[in-house]
Amino acid sequence: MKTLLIDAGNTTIDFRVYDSKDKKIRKKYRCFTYSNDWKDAKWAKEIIYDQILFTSVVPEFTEFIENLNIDALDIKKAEKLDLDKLGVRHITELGSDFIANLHALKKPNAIVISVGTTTTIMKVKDFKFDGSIIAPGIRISLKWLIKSASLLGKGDFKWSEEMVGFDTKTAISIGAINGHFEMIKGLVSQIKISGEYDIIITGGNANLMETGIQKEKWIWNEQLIFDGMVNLL
Ligand SMILES: Nc1ncnc2c1ncn2[C@@H]1O[C@H](COP(=O)(O)OP(=O)(O)O)[C@@H](O)[C@H]1O
Ligand SMILES: CC(C)(COP(=O)(O)O)[C@@H](O)C(=O)NCCC(=O)O
Repeated sequence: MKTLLIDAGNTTIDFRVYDSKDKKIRKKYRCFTYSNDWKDAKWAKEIIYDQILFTSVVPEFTEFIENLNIDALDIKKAEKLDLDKLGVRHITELGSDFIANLHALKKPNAIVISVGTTTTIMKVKDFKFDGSIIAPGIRISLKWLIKSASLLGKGDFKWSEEMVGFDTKTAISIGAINGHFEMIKGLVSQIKISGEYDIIITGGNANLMETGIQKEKWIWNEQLIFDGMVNLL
């Protein structure tokens, strides 16, 4: 049985395929949410899938897929979804991405960090939602920094091993990338977790902070949201 899994986020829409035979999730196609690429709905016309499951935090995408009148299930309407078990009072309280990520967890206590358009930190206790933090994402911060200061230009900003920069590009790299990582670390330590907590990081911008993630020994799961979706099938 093949399932088309779709994760519609504010920056990208990511299509993957889950095959129940070998239980693997394979990458298929990813496009920018602001592009019109997904609107041709080519993916919806492929008949090789037995079902389509999606998670969306983009109302335009949700509306679009609903109007296609195809058999595509929103995880918010999945039969297996048990809000009491997740500690959520109402489905509107939490984004679909949080709900899918909650279903991906193997251990009861975790901090789930998602670095996409926004940077979200979710605390999970006994498999239940135990609060979250939402901050502007790395790319948003960088974009507005560059837009707001006339002399700053676009660049290939990346993780830096320097403490301070002696050129503008390095200085911005430290501020935007290393600084973002330090912000996450600070917020995680502010949560004051006691006992055993897995710290899991996911999202399209995690690769920018790979060095820090490895230093902290956080678990990096690039397909966390899809793992959660599969558990809702
Ligand atoms: N194939 C890809 N296409 C576009 N962006 C990608 C791709 N792979 C990684 N990215 C990165 O992912 C970031 C967006 O992260 P993502 O987790 O998709 O955010 P969201 O869930 O908010 O849409 C982009 O800024 C880009 O740097
Ligand atoms: C916090 C988010 C913007 C994160 O989205 P992302 O950065 O992954 O695109 C998303 O989970 C969201 O829109 N939450 C609010 C859901 C709601 O209030 O209905």
